[in-house]
Order: sequence, then structure tokens, then C-alpha cells
Amino acid sequence: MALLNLQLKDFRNIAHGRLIPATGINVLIGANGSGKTSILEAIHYLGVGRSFRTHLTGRVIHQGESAFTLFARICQGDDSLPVGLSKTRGGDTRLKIAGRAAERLADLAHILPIQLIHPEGYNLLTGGPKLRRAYLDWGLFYSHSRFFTVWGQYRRLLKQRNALLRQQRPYTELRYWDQQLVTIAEELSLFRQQYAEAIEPVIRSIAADFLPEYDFTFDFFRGWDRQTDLAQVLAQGLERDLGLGYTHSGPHKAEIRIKARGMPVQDLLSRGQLKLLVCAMRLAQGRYLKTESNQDCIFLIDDFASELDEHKRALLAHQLNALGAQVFVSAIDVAQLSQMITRDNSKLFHVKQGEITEHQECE
Ligand SMILES: Nc1ncnc2c1ncn2[C@@H]1O[C@H](COP(=O)(O)OP(=O)(O)OP(=O)(O)O)[C@@H](O)[C@H]1O
Repeated sequence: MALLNLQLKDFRNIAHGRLIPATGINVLIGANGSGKTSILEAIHYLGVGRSFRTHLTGRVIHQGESAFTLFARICQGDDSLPVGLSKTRGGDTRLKIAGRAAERLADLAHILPIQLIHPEGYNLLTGGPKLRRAYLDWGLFYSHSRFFTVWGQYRRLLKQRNALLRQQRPYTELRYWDQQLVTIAEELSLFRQQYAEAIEPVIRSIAADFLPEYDFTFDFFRGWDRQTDLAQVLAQGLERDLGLGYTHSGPHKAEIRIKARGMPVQDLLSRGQLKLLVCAMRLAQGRYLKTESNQDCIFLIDDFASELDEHKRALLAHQLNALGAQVFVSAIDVAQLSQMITRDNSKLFHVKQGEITEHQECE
């Protein structure tokens, strides 16, 4: 799976842009503010249905225009699939897959798994548990067809229970919802636990290459006490939940706690080391997806050089090349990417004030 072409219309500072990428490494070079990140953001929009920089659609639409449009042709085995996404300032979305109108952005996400590594990416480790839950859920979305349904059901049931809590309803009314919630919660937690256990050795093996001085431990917390049933936790915590107006415990509190030398990694590692651990976690998901489902994901790497020394950049470049995935990587200077460009299917693009030009074959 790779993008065979990409067209952007009125996306950020790119009024019209077109790329025919290599199936391997695609290097985007340009000065600050030229539009490199905007290209990565557009690919992310196609695969994830939103930006990684803003939740406001209006911010990504070219100033003075009413909508942006993205087209891509995605290689799928021997076939290729045209996809198109357009969004207006008013919030209307038009999505087409293989010439047909599609309703759910999740349909596009299934076709286009994306992994993003960007300068603030270390917040996967320094930020709240929500980000690490999303990390697990990304993997499950691609590896279990039932996961998305279970996840959606859990969210609906939790919302319902919280609404009843806010209305101070008696336990007799809540019990019916709790029975359903507990069944779905257990299924969801089992999915997450199995994925956490499966991905851990893959992360550890890549992290051993990037950060050999540390031995990392990964502890999955399902969102409530290990020893107790969720039904019991909900019943016993009812008074507290009624006071809070929301459900205190459950899979919506799940988390992976990562430690080295007995300390949480966010308190021990430098920013560059945190970035490397995040890279190991993202690469691990790409590798796992490939081995389990024979599906490739596209790697978007914004500002490759930030926080990494030359040796670490070489290690990351080596791992990305070994994975054989399609990569879009931005940098200000091509010299920062010399270790990256080792395969014969690489392309170099120059980005200047929103204009994209293919420069030359990299080798
Ligand atoms: N909605 C918009 N319409 C037009 N231009 C925009 C819009 N949003 C942002 N821009 C401009 O687009 C330019 C491209 O920004 P982008 O973040 O893609 O640059 P970059 O090449 O990644 O830069 P850097 O190397 O500094 O990260 C910026 O100059 C920004 O001011």
C-alpha cells in the first residue's frame, strides 16, 4: 500500500500542488514556511480524517477559499484505488472512494494506515493517558475488524451512564446499563491487553537498537483495579460517580505505563531519547501491521532532524528502510537526510512558497 499520486487544492498555502511519489522514501525540502508540513498534513487528513495541527477545518483551507480538496491514487496489491476528500468552511465533507460516495472517514482510514512522527510527538509519553490509549486503539483498529464496533458501543454506553449519573438516577435504573457496559468493557479491555502484550516485544527490540542503555518495561492498566470485577467497581463506586457526575473507572481510563530503571520514562529520558522511544513505538506498529495483516502503513516524518544527532538519525533511517514502507519526510536541508536516501526508489521534492517541484532521482 502506497500513494501513487497526490493532488492538493487550496490546502494551507498550496493553491494547486501535485506529487508523484516514490513507493519508498520521499524527501520534502524547503525553507521555513514553504509548505512541507502542509503536504504531510494533507496526507494525514486523507488517512485519519483530520489535521494533526488543528481541529478547525477553516484553518487548513487556503485563505480566501471556501473548501480544500485532496485526491490520491492508492496502490493496493495489483490494483489502484482513487480517493478524494473535500471539506468546506461550513463543515461539509465529501468523500469518494473508487468513484463512489463514501460516508465514513473510517473507510478511508482502513485503506490508508498512517503513522506520524513529528517534533511534538514525544507528548505520546509526556502527555495524558488518552494519547497512549489512542496508540493501542490505532493498532486494534487495523488488526481486529470487531474492535471499532466494540469501541463505539462502549463510548455510547458510557455516555448514557454518565447522563443518568448527572440526572441523579437511582441504581435500579443504572443497573441495566451497567450490565451491558461491563460486558463490552471486558471485551474492549481484553483486546487492548492482548495488543499491548503483542506489541511490547516489537517495541523493545527496536528500542534496543535506538536506546541500548535502557531496558524498558511496559505495564498495561485496563482502567480499574486488577483484582476486582468492573461490575463490583461500578456498584461500589456509585456514590462517588453520582457526586462526580461521570464514571470514574473503566476502559476509558486505560493506560500503558512505560518505565526504565524503575522510573517513568517521561521523568528520566531527554527529549531526543523520548523522541527515539516514540519512533520505536511507531515503527513497531508498522512492523506488527505488516507481519500480522500484511498491510503497509505510510510514515510521515516532520522535521526529521529535530532533536536527533547524526548517529540516531542514521539508526532511524536504517529502521525505516528495513521496513520498506512508503515514507514522506521533511527537512530544511537535504544534508540532514543523507542517511535516509539509500534505496533506489527515493524521490526528492523541493517546496517553495507552496509550489512543489520534483527535483531529481535521489540516487
Ligand atoms: N489557511 C492557510 N492559507 C494560506 N496559507 C497558510 C494557511 N495556513 C498556513 N499558511 C501558511 O502556510 C505556510 C506553510 O506552512 P508549513 O507549516 O507547511 O511550512 P513548513 O515548510 O513545514 O515550515 P517549517 O520548516 O518552518 O516547519 C506558512 O507560511 C503559513 O503561514
